[in-house]
Order: sequence, then C-alpha cells, then structure tokens
Amino acid sequence: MGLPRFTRPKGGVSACSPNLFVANCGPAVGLSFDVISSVFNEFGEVKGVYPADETGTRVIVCFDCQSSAESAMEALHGRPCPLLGGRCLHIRYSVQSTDTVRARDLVDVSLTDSELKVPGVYLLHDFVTVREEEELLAAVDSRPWHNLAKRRVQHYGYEFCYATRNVNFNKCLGELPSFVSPIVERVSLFQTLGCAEDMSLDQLTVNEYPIGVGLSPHVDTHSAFDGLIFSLSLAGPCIMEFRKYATDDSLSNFTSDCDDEGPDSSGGSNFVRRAIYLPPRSMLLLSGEARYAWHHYIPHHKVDKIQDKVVRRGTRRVSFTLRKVRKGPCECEYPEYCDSQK
Ligand SMILES: O=C(O)CCC(=O)C(=O)O
Ligand SMILES: [Fe+2]
Repeated sequence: MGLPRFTRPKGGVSACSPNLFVANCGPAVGLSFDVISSVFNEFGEVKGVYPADETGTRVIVCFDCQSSAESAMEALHGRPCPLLGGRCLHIRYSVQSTDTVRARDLVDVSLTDSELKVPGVYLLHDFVTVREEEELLAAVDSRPWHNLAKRRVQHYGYEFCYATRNVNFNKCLGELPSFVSPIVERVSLFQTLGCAEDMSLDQLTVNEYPIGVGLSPHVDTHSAFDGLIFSLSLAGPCIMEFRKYATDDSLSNFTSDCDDEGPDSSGGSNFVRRAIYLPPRSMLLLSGEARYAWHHYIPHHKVDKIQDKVVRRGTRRVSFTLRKVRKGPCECEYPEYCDSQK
C-alpha cells in the first residue's frame, strides 16, 4: 500500500529497468530484506527491497539508476551468491504494475495482545508517563544519531551491524545509559503476565522513523540475542505486522497454534499474517514463538487503517528496542528459523 508495485515481466526478455525481480531469495529462505539490500548495494544505491509477492522467496530490488541494476544483474544472475547463503539467484528486470491495492493487503489491526493471537506477544499500554516520554526523547535527541538509508539509529551496550544482522560481541560499548535505567527496571512487570525468563538487558537500539517509514520483515537473529525482545514506542504510533511462514516441516501442523486461521491461500500465500496497533508510550514484548518463529515488520505507510478509522501518521516514531546479547549458541525449539542450529 502506498508503495510502487513491480512485477515479474510477462514473456521472454524484458527491457532494462532500475528495478529487479529476484527469485530464490527472501525472508522465507532466511534472507532478510536488510541483508539483501546490503548485497545489492555493492552495485549502486538501493532505494528499497520489497516482497514481490506473498511467497517470501521473491523480492523486488529497486536501484536509483538503471546502470546499477545492469551491473547487479550481470554479477549475480544465475550464480550462487556466497553472501546470500550460497543461493543461486534468478533475476529479471521488473516492470511497474498497474495493480491497485489488493484486498489481501488489508489485515485486521488488533488493539490488544489477546486479540492478536500471536503466541508470546505481550503489550502494555502507558508503560511510561507523558513526562518520562519527553525526558527519554530529549535524552536521545541530545546524543548523536547514526543515519541509515531511511531512518536514524543509536546503539548502546553493543553495536548492531545491519549488514550481518548481528552484534559485535567483542566490542562492548559500556553499560546502558542511566536515562534508560527506570525502563530496564520496570520490564519486570511482564513477569506478572506469566513471562518467567531472565529479564536482564544489556543492549539498546533507538530507532527514529520519519513519517511513513517502516521496517522490513525480519526475525531478530537468534544467535545475537536471547529470548526476550522489548520495544517501547515513543512520539508517534505504528502498526506492527507479524508473519509466520509455513516451512516444509511445519506445513502439516501449521494451524496447530493458530487454529482459527490457516495460511492465507489467496494468490499462493504461504504465511499467516497478523497486525497490532502500538500506541505511543506502550511497551511490546516478543517472547517464545513470536520472538523465534514469526517475522515482524512495520509497513511503510503514511496512513494506517485501524478498525475502520483512518489514522494519518502525523509525527516521527522513536522506539527503544531492549535486548540481551546471547553468550552461547541459541538452543530454541524452532531450528528451522535458527541460525545457530543450521
Ligand atoms: O521499532 C520497533 O519497534 C522494532 C525494531 C526492531 O524490530 C528491531 O530493531 O529489530
Ligand atoms: Fe526486530
């Protein structure tokens, strides 16, 4: 929605374009949009990487100019790509589609974690006061931001590297800053909701999303972080979406956790999709299945539809993502999604 749509060209050879349709690559085969973007970025500026369809194995890579797309095509088409898990990419030039928003792009947006029905997601509203929100925003705004292509970030505790989607374990940046201490202490509130894991945290990523900017689908790297991922929303709200792909192994029991709804079968989709509204000052926790087996992302929209109400994103959103860096290999129960167990 709101994004240009590109498709696979029909027929044989297609005219050159700055946009590539790339098959055999995507989140369903363990390659995040950030990793794909960093690989294609070697050939010129990548404006965006988008799902080409709902399979999770085909993406559209949009360059800012045609010559970069040509170089990427020449270097990567039909050859195993070591930086993309040795996968052999099938690349064609893509054409802009005239499709309008399709019904299946719309998903009901839940307001609470119990409505959402993604096991392991918890949401607490008003986790911080308006005053605390102002102080947290002032604290990060007085510190240097690091510019990414579409948003700004700050890292504390350990630096997160977007190219590898991992942390540099040997480079500890020091303790978490004191302005976040009250929040780190308060996360123990989630224990009253039935979450029994170790709540100590030593890594903070602050993300600042300008209006309309979102985040590509990903699972936080298992080997990088422990089992709890907290995300505090400040300033503007957002909708966070979740997808669980049906892997070959899970197809037979795919509906066991989500017995009201199987994988979306429209247009060949092979995932279940859910969405939740995250208001400012709310704290989200991803644990268990939600943390390890569901992709999460924020659609790039300037306008969101929440239970029949159209909500215009009027301000930036700043999030504090708090995690604990993992000290050994991940031993989760979801080996098909786990980089430590592959
Ligand atoms: O902005 C958010 O709430 C989520 C950020 C996130 O998913 C991440 O940094 O991995
Ligand atoms: Fe994440």
